[in-house]
Amino acid sequence: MAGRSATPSPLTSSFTAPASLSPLPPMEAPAFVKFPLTTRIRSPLHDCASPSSYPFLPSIRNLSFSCTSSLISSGHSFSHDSFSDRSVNGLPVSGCSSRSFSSDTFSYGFINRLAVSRSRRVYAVSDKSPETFDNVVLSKVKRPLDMDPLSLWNRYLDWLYQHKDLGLYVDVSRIGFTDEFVAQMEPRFQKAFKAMEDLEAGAIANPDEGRMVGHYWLRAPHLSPNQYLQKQIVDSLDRVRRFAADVVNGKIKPPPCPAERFTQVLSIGIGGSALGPEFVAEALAPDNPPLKIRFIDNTDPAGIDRQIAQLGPELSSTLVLVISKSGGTPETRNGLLEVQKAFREKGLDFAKQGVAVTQENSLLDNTARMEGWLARFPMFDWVGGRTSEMSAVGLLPAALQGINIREFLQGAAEMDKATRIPVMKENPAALLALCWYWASDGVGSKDMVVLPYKDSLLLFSRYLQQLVMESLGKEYDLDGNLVR
Ligand SMILES: O=P(O)(O)OC[C@H]1O[C@](O)(CO)[C@@H](O)[C@@H]1O
Repeated sequence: MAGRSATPSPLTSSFTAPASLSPLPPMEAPAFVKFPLTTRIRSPLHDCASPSSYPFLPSIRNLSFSCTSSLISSGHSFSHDSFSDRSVNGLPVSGCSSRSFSSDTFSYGFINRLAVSRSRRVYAVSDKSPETFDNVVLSKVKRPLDMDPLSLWNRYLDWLYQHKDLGLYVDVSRIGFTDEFVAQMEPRFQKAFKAMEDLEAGAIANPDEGRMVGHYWLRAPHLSPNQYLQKQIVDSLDRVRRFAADVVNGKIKPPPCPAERFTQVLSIGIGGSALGPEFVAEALAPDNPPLKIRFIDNTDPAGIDRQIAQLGPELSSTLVLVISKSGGTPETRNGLLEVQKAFREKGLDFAKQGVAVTQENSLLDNTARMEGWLARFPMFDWVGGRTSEMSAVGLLPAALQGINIREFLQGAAEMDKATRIPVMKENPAALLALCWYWASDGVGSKDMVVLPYKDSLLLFSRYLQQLVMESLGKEYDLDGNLVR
C-alpha cells in the first residue's frame, strides 16, 4: 500500500476534487464520483486503493468500480486478491467482488465513474454538479454476453424457468446479467419478497391513502386478512356469476324488444376500468360469444358516436356497463351522458339496461341507486383500478361473454403462487424484474418493448403499459423521497 500511494497516480494528477465533494454528504451512502472521460488511469484497482488518490473521501468502507464496457480495453487482468485486502484511509476496501474483475481484463482504459459504496443509496458526485441517484447498481460491469454456443446453451439450461401447469416459459439467458449482479441484487429481492408477504397479509401499502392493496385476495379469498373482506369477495363473485348466467340464459331480459334477450354489452370506462376487460375480451372470448362486447374508453365524441351507431337497433338489447372505481371520472361520465341521450332519442329506458360497477356510495353508485338501474356491483377500495380485472370490473364482462371465470381465477391464483416463491430463479416475476433492472441500469434508462406475436394478445402491451406506468410512475417513493 505504502509503495503504491507514494507513486503519483495518473488519476490524481489529472483530477482535482471539486469543493463540493469535501466532505461527502453526511449520510450512509455510496457515492459515484464521475471523472472526466479524459481521465486516463493505468490500473483502476491500483489507483482506487491509494488513499492519496482520494483525499476528498474521508471514510470509505466499500469501494467498487462502475465503468462501461466500451471503456475497458484488454491487457492486464486483475484478481480479487490484489484488491480485496486493500484499505483506503485506514478502512478496508471490499466492494468489488472477485468475479467482477478477475474475469475482466483492464489495461489502459478510461474510467468515468468510481463507486464508493457505504449503503444502499448511491450519490453521484461529478466534477460539475452533484447529483443523486437511488438504486444504481454498484460494480455492474456490463460486458458483452459470451456468445460461444456452448456457454449460451449452458446459460439457457441454467436459467430457463418453466411452469408446466401454467404453460409458462421464461428464457432470460440472452440478458447479460452477471453472477455478481445477481448476488448484489439478492438482498433487494429478499426485501421485496418480504414486503410482498406483508402486503398480502394486509399491510398498509399506500401510506398516502392509508389503504391495503389486495387484488390477489380476489382469486384466493381465504388469504384475505379478515372474514369481512373474505365474505365481500365471495358474495360479489357469487352475484356476478348469477347475474351473468341470468342475462345469458335470458332470465334477465331487456325491456320488450325484438331480440328478447340481451345481445350486446357496451362497457363505458377508462384506464384501469377498461383495459383489463378489453384485453381479456380480445384474448379469451369465444369466437361466438353469447353477448358481444364493445367499449367506450375515451371521451372522443366521434368514437362514442361510432359505437352507438354501430349498435344501431341493437341498442334496445344492449346491456350497458358503467365502470368507474371513483364513480366520478369525467371521461366515463361523458360517455354515459352520450349513451343516455341515445337511449332517450330511441325512446328507451336506460335504467332498465344500465349496470354500475363502482365503489359504494360513489357518485355513480348513488346515481344508479336513485335512478333504479338494473344492477350495481362493488369495487373495493383495496383494489387499484389497474389491478381490478379479477373483481366485478373484469369478471362481469368476461362472464357475459361466456368466458369461464372460475378457470380464469384459478389460473391467476396459480400464477400468484408461482410469483410468491422467495427464490429468484424459481420466481418468474423476480426473473423479469432482474432482467429489467439490469437492462435499464435500475433507473429506467431504456424503454421496454413488448411484442405480442399472438394476435389475441395484442392488447397485452397496452394493459401492461398502464400497469407499469401507474405502478412505477410515482413522484415520491414510499419513504417520501423524490423519485428521479
Ligand atoms: O375507475 P375510475 O375511478 O373511473 O378511474 C379510471 C382510471 O383513471 C385513472 O385514475 C388514471 O388513468 C386510472 O388509475 C383509473 O383506472
